[in-house]
This record gives sequence, C-alpha cells and structure tokens, in this order.
Amino acid sequence: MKLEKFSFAAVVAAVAALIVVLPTYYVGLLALAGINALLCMGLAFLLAAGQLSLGHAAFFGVGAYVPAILARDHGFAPLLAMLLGVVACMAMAYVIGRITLRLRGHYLPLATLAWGIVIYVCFVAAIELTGGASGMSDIPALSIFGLDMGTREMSALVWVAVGLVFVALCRIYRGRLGRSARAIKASPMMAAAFGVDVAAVKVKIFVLSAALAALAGGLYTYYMRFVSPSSFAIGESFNLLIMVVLGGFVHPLGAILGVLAFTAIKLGAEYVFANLLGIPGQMETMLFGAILIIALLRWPNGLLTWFKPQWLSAADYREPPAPAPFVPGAGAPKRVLRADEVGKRFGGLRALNGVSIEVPSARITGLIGPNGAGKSTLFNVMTSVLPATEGRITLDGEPLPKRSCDVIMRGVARTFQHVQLVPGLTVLQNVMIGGYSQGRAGLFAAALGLDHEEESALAAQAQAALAKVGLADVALRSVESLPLGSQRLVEVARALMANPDVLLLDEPAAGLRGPEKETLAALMRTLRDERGMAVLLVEHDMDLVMRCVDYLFVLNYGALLAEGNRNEVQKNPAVIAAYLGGDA
Ligand SMILES: Nc1ncnc2c1ncn2[C@@H]1O[C@H](COP(=O)(O)OP(=O)(O)OP(=O)(O)O)[C@@H](O)[C@H]1O
Repeated sequence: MKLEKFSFAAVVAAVAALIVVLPTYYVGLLALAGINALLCMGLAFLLAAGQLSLGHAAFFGVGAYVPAILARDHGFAPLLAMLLGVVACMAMAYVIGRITLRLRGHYLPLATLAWGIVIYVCFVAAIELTGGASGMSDIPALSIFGLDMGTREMSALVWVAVGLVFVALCRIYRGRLGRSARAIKASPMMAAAFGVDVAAVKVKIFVLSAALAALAGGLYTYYMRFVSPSSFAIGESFNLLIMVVLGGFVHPLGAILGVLAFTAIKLGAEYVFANLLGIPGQMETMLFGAILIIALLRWPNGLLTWFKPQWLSAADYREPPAPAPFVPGAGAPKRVLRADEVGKRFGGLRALNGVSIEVPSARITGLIGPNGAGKSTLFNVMTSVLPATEGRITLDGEPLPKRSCDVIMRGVARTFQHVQLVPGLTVLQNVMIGGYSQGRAGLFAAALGLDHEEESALAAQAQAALAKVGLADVALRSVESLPLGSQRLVEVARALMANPDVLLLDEPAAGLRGPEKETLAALMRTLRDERGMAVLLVEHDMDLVMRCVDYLFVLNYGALLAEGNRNEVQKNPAVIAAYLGGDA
C-alpha cells in the first residue's frame, strides 16, 4: 500500500477513535494539533522549495481575524467569512511574494520577519477593528447543515481538513510542481535550465502556503471563538519552524510528525518541570532549543530521516516503470546554435573575447582548452545562464531567448560542470525534472490526482533515458547514493528527457570509469547518427574527445586559438604548445 494511503487510513482511524473516546480537554488539544499541522504542511512546502518564512503566523492571524470580524461584526455566514479570509491571505501573499521572493540569502527571511512584526502590531493597534491586545470574543460558532460545531465536531472537521490537505500535498510533492520546488532548492540555475520559471513557481508555493495558514486561522477562530494577537506573535512563527524542522519537510508527513512530536514533548516537559520538579516558568523552551540543535546535527531530514527516499518521492513505483520505446528522430529538424563574436567580462576580467563557434545538427562538436580558458563561461552564455557582454547567440539565425527557462523550449538542453542533482529524490525523479517543459499539469491537476497519465508517461521516458546511459537498474535508488561518475550520467539522462535537438555536455566524463566512458561515447554517436542531434562536448579527457568529436574548437585565455577536425587540431603547433603538451 502506498505510504500516503496507509498513513491516511491510520491517522483517520486513530484520530476518529480519539475524538470519540478522549475527554474534551484532550480533544481540544487534538484540534489545536490539527490546526498546527495545516500551518506546518504549508510552511514545509515552502521550505522544500528553499524559502524560509519567519513571519508565517501573520497569515495565520489574518486568516483568523478576517472571519472573526466579518462573521461577528458584519453578519457574514461563518463559512463564507472563512473563505474570504483565505482569499485575502492569498492576495497578500501574492503581493508580498512578488516583492520578496526575488530577494536572496538572508533578505527573504528578514523581509518575512518584518511582515510578521508589522501584522502583529496592526492586530494590537487596530483596536476598533480587532479589539486590540484584549482580542475578540463572542465569535459565532461555525454551523454546517444546521449543526453547531462544538469541540468534538470542530476537532473532527480540522482533521478532515488535515487529511484532505495531506493527500493533496503528497500528490503535489510527487508531481511536476513538487519536483520543480525541490529543484529550485537544490539549484535555481539548474531548475531554470529545464524550463522552470523560478520566480513564478516560488510565488505559487508562497501563495499556497499562505492559503493553508489562512485555512488554519479560520478553523482556529471557530474552534476557540476568541482571537487575540498573542496567538499570532513572532514567537508562534518560530514554534512552527521548530515543528517543521523537527518533522522534516521533504514530505508532508514530516509536518504532521513534527507537530505531534512538538506537542508531546511540550506537554511532557511541562508536566515534568512543573509537577515533578516543581520548576515554574517555560523551561520547556530550553528543552526545545536543545532538541532542535541535536535534530539539526544528527537528522537533517528530521523525523523523516527514517523513511526511505523512494517511499517519499516515488511511491507510485515499487518497481522501475517500463521504459518508453525509443523513437529515433528521423527527420529531426536541422538546428544550428551559434556564438558570433561573443565577449564576456566579469568586472575587469575578460573571460571571453570575440569568440565565434558553431554547433550544427548531426555533429559532435568539441570545445577544449586549458583551465580558465573560458569554456564554461561560453557554455553558460550559450544557454542564457549568463548574458553576453558583446556579440550574439543565435539558434537557427534567431536570437536565443534571454531567460534560461525559455531556452529549453527551443530544444537546447545541458548538463553542468559541477553536478547539480536534487538530493533526497530518487534517480528516476531527478531524471523526470528534465521533462518539466513537456508537462502541463499544474497545482490543481496534481492535487486532484489528474496528472497520473502525464506522470506515468514521464516516468516511462525517464526510465528509457536512464537505460540509454546504462543506469536503468538504479532508477529507484536515492541519487546521492550513486558514485560521482554515475551522477554525471544521471545528468545526461535528465538532459535527454527534454528531448533536445541541441545537447550541451559540460565535462560529462569527469569521474567516469572506463566502461562508463564507453557508454557515454556510444550514446553521443547514437544521438548524432540516429537522432541527428547537435552535441557540444566540453571535456578535459583528450582520449574521449579525440575518439568522439567530429569538429573541435580550442579556447585559450578567452579567445579562439584554433578550430578544425581532430587531425588538424592535434597537429596545430599553437594548440600543442598551449594545451596538448609537447614542443611546438
Ligand atoms: N562568475 C564569475 N565571476 C568572476 N569570474 C569568473 C566567473 N566565472 C568564471 N570566471 C573567470 O572567468 C575565467 C574563465 O572561467 P571558466 O570557468 O569559463 O573557464 P574554464 O575553461 O571552464 O575552466 P575549467 O576547465 O577549469 O572549468 C576564469 O578566469 C574564471 O576565474
């Protein structure tokens, strides 16, 4: 049984039983844990995409205050008021996301921290609207089909919401959006190279997590029927972060585990410190600090450390999927990627100076040169990862798109000099990232499970791409468990997933053993001969280069030193002196 179905059934059964049999006090605790689980699942998805929000309690607060004000003071139906709270939060998150998610490094957490503080101050200061520090009481009860929701009913409703959100998020994590989120966290540059519009995906995930926080806020309002600013202070944002880190954020299950562990530790510590040791005050805070440090050091994936990656990331596949049949691209369009008089400066350093090269279809083009010659810079300029300072990059005579996420749509795929895979995902899932531009499934399709067909087709293609690089039998292994050479081949398979007409390989043979190099060389020839692919190979392994390439460009100090076929270049005195070694 799939992990999420099993977890779902187990949690539903356990929670239903607990809600029926437990005393009201504990049922209330369960409701609060469920509300925190909703908050943490949204926050965890944000963290999975590499975004850190220190002000998430603010969305929780807005989601709580909007229905409180609308239902109590303006006579709105409670459910409608709650819905409007969610919409308001999503709109706020969209605006904040558009502004702050472009920030990098420490700026995003600081911006969200500032947002959390501002909203908290507004809750306290807007006395007319919110009741100020004393809060709002007498909030009407939620009533569904004429049934007034008491503690047990609210607790059941909260956990129904947790169950539905959990299932939807499991699907989203595993699908196209989830993979792109994980890719963004691992390397925004790599994600963009496979067609992910990084800024748009970040905003989408931020809005989703704000919507979940607002939903939690609405449920909190109708459960407590009282709201005050202290529930949404900055300290609450930090508690939520502790729960998420404790549970782990590579799967929605981590958020639920984190909340349950946090609640159990908090209650246990309160009991031990206050009742057994007679120590007053919030001593459990210190305990949380210690637990968090230990957890971060020993279990970077939190409580999810004990779950295998294939359970968490590819639960559909207990066995590798059947590979899609290879269709040789007979009549594949003739393409030519050109750099014309390209220059690139980094401040005062001229990394490229008037370089012109051509990468046409049905040819393996080599690009060699000593360390620091400018090969990777040219590679990055030719895939729009870096803008050229001078000159033009064209594909079939048309300028290459300026955003690297649009380049893949034109049939140009690449690998990276330093391996850029997504740790925690299986090999298969990593390769499926390469198919992002071919997919269409969005957030709702994934949440409703409507992306199944598309995902199955992508998985079959990914398995076929893995077979081409000789890694079909490790599809379900965690990618970081592979040796470096195999990881490079996974990168090649990921690039093949995009079904490119032009393939740029940046030092693919570094770390490969003899047989693996043979596989790579044979693959490049197959792609050239059967698919008519244009291949650009940047490589230091001269043996591989001289066996494979049809035409060579040699760079030195950012300028073209020589070009020609293998024999011409091998005999060129300038190349021998500068690079191949020996006397000119
Ligand atoms: N982002 C950057 N900022 C500043 N300088 C850079 C940057 N990227 C590359 N350089 C410089 O540009 C020059 C060319 O570097 P590049 O990495 O393109 O060389 P390379 O031929 O790929 O070398 P290697 O074979 O060692 O990878 C080097 O002097 C390098 O230090």
